[in-house]
Amino acid sequence: MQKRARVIYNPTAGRELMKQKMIDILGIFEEAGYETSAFATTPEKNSAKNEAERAAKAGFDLVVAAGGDGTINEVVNGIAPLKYRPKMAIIPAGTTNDYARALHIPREDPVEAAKIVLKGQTVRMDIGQANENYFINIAAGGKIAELTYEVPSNLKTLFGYLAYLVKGAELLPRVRPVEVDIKYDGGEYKGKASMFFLALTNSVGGLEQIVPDAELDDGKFTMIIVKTANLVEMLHLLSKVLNGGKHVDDPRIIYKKTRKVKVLPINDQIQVNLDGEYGGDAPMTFIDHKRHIEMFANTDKIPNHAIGETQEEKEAEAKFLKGIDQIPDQTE
Ligand SMILES: Nc1ncnc2c1ncn2[C@@H]1O[C@H](COP(=O)(O)OP(=O)(O)OP(=O)(O)O)[C@@H](O)[C@H]1O
Repeated sequence: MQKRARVIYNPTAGRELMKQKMIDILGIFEEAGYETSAFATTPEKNSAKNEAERAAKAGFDLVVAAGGDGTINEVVNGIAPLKYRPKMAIIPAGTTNDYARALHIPREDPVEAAKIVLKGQTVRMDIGQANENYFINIAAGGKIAELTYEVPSNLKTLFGYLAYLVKGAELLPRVRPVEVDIKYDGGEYKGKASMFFLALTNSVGGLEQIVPDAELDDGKFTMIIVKTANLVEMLHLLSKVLNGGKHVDDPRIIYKKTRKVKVLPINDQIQVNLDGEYGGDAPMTFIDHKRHIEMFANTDKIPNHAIGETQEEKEAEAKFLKGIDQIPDQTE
């Protein structure tokens, strides 16, 4: 039977570039052997998510998320809870596109990004779950993470991630730590933290040095808890990051690989940001779903990626998920 692809695109993304190039993009998926149709998202929340879920349930072989981080995150949320999950491809538009960077997908031209499918290379990548929501790049909490909401979007478009850093430095004096209890595999941290984050890829805020050893498919988050909120110490930590990832052993942070994390607020409200958007408040349970979605990527540039899963790995995964509490039911 002919394979089918559904391209879910935000017609306003990338100054309407995505819309203008849609005919060429559809042609590329046809060339790759897919009978291809397109769905333009609407301004309503969950428009991309609902369509991705519908396409997966209708048995599409490939769902393509074409837009900014918000659109891509919604498509992941439409597919991730399902038992049958189509393959995914990403055509980035917008400003940060951290996961496009991690997958080595061209970020300037949507037609070039679509061409990744012609190579036929995929990676089975981990997906994070945070209570009932999913993310594919990063979950972050704490006052510093909250600052990213204050970056005006026109500034984001012009300067990309640099805007985050500039705005971050400007607002840093306002940062105070929150009291938190973070339980992770083999440990617990109870105390003050200015921020924590869980990364699935090594592309965080446009810097590869922050979590230099994060892998797309190892079944683990790379977790960082920043204990200090002192401005001078923070800048010192940042200089260690920029100096080749030397922050990893610094006593002012906790740097761990972990599969499951529980974040409990002690006195403060803690907002959690998922892939750059507000994703709810703690208490929150995070789970890494190992190799959960098969994603088109330029795997020539991704060392040691998983090509398939052995039966043994599948069984181990099923056993792990069975043993976890607080996971919403997987629907058909
Ligand atoms: N047809 C449409 N008309 C107007 N707005 C839309 C439409 N479709 C989606 N949107 C809005 O676009 C937003 C999602 O944008 P998306 O993440 O694709 O791009 P972006 O905001 O430019 O990217 P980034 O977040 O990376 O800067 C949502 O707020 C959604 O409501």
